[in-house]
This record gives sequence, C-alpha cells and structure tokens, in this order.
Amino acid sequence: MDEHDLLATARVYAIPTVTRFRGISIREGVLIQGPRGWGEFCPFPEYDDREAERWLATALEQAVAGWPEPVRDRVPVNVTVPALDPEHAHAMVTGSGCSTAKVKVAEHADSLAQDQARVEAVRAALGTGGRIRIDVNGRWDLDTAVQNIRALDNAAGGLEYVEQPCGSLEELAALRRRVDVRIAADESIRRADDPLAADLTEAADIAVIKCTPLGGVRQALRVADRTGLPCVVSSALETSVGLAAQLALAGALPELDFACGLGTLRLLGGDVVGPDQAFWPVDGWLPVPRTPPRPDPQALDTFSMTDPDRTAWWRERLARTHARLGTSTQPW
Ligand SMILES: O=C(O)CCC(=O)c1ccccc1C(=O)O
Ligand SMILES: [Mg+2]
Repeated sequence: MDEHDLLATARVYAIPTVTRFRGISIREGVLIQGPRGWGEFCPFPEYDDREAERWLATALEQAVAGWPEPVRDRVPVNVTVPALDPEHAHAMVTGSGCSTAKVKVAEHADSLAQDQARVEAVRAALGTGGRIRIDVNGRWDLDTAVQNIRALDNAAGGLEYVEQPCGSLEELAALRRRVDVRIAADESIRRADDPLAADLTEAADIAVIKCTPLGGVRQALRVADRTGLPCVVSSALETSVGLAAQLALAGALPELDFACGLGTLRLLGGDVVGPDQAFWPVDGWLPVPRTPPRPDPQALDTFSMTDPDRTAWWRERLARTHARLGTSTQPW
C-alpha cells in the first residue's frame, strides 16, 4: 500500500477506557483499510518511531496480506482485572464468565496490601477451581519480587504464574531460582531490540506473545517458536479490529495450553465495530476470525478523534512510520 492510499483510508479514533489502565484513560489509534480489510495501528504515544514500525507491520499484514491458517476455531480467555478495589474486582470476575483471571498489581509503590485484598477477592469470585495470574509490568526489584510473590501466592491460594515481575532478563533469571511460582516474560520479549534474539531459557517458564507490537501474526509465530516456551497470547488494548489479529495468532499457534489475555474489550468504553462482530467473550471463549471485522460507520463517527492536533499527530506518525518501513512490500 503506498502512502497516499494508507492516509486516504486512515481513521483516527479515541475511546475512553472504563477504568484507568497502565496510565491510559483514553485509548487512541488509527484504523487503515486495505484490500484484505481493516487493520489497526495503535502504538502507545510514548513509543518511538522505531518501535512503532512493528505495530504498523501488523496493521499492514492484516489489511494487505491476510493471516496464516488457524488450527483451532476458538480460544479460552482470562478476565483482566485492573487495579480496582476488592468489591469491583470481585464483581468484574463474577460477571466475566471466565475461570482464569489476570490481576494487575504493583500499580504504585506500597500497593502490596491493596494487591493482596484484590487477589483475595478474585479468588473468592473464582472459587477453588479458577486460576489467578498476576502482572507486575516489571515494577519490582529482585528482593521485593521474592517477598511480594510469596505474599500474593498465599493471598491467591496459589498463583498460576507471575508476569514480568522485574524489568530485566537477569533479574528474572535470579528470581526464578528463588521462588517456586512460574515466571512469564512480556516486556522482555515485545520491547526487546530484537525479539527473535531474546534468550529466555534461564529467565522464564512462559512467554507472553502479542502480535500487535511484534510485527504481525507470522512474525509472532516465529518469536513464539524461538522462545521454546509455552505461550500466552495477550492484548495491547486494541479495538475489535486489532484484537482480530491477536485471535488469528492464538488460533494459529501449534500449541495453546493457557487462557489468552484477549478479553480486554470490556476495559474500553466502546468499540469501532457493531455488537455482532465485536470480540466479547462468551463463557470465557472467543472465536478465531478468518478475516478482520469491518468497522461500523456510526461507531467510527462516535469514536472519531475530535482534537485536530491529535489527529494530525497520528496521521504524521503513521506517515513517518510507513516511510521507515520503506520499500519492503512485505514487512511481515
Ligand atoms: O493480558 C491481559 O489480560 C490484558 C492485556 C494487558 O495486560 C496489557 C494491555 C496493554 C498493554 C500492556 C498489557 C500487559 O500485559 O502488560
Ligand atoms: Mg504484561
């Protein structure tokens, strides 16, 4: 797709989040349309153009090339619980229909008591048969991680795993020798200079794989294979258009032993597709699509970015990132 076609179809959106999530209260991005349908370009605002390139490759794969064949037609998902108070966390899990919950912790320093109360409430909502995983987004140092994982493993009555407890691979490897709970790597993979080269053998038991920041379904399958670990596919807080690519990845992975973190539409206060095409989990499952969903014109209008400066910022970012991808016609 040349730059003219790309910008001619581009629709900048802004959707409020239901609760603040990783500092985000408005999710912004751009939808583009190609011969295969719509794709979504939504790198977080603070990410630089180099990192944004991979996000654009994902959108172009979806809009221009299409995805590889899936090996399953539906995937189990977790409910994602933001840093809510215990009552709201309990209600969210009960209403989700999911038997696995991913709980965000460590949203601020000294949050351990709140994190424990949230995790206890989630266990009460799931019952003994449910699974609880926590996501730290790399916020703990090694000693804090050792202490807090023990405390939260107790509060949860057993954790399925802990996602990115510390920032670096070295810390994750050292931590892994000191705790029994399994460790999953997220940022260590998707934010690595070269995700294909990330060596997780000492550092993690599980790989969190997201095609949106990795450059598409095909590239994410390569990264997943290279890790040699069981994988969890997880969202980057996309609309249903971008979630479709993540579901195509979850559908195409040779093995899928864990619930995916793709039930995140409920964190957004709206969507760009109509309710019949939206990826709302039913009884904890989502379908694997063969083609991207089509945005609903009315929903696109509702969530169209109204700030002209932000619209220009996104369009310029899209054009710059496209120029960086260069003449490679198949970046994926
Ligand atoms: O995995 C999930 O359940 C939801 C996705 C999620 O937590 C997330 C969403 C946007 C950006 C980062 C993250 C993350 O996993 O750290
Ligand atoms: Mg994570």
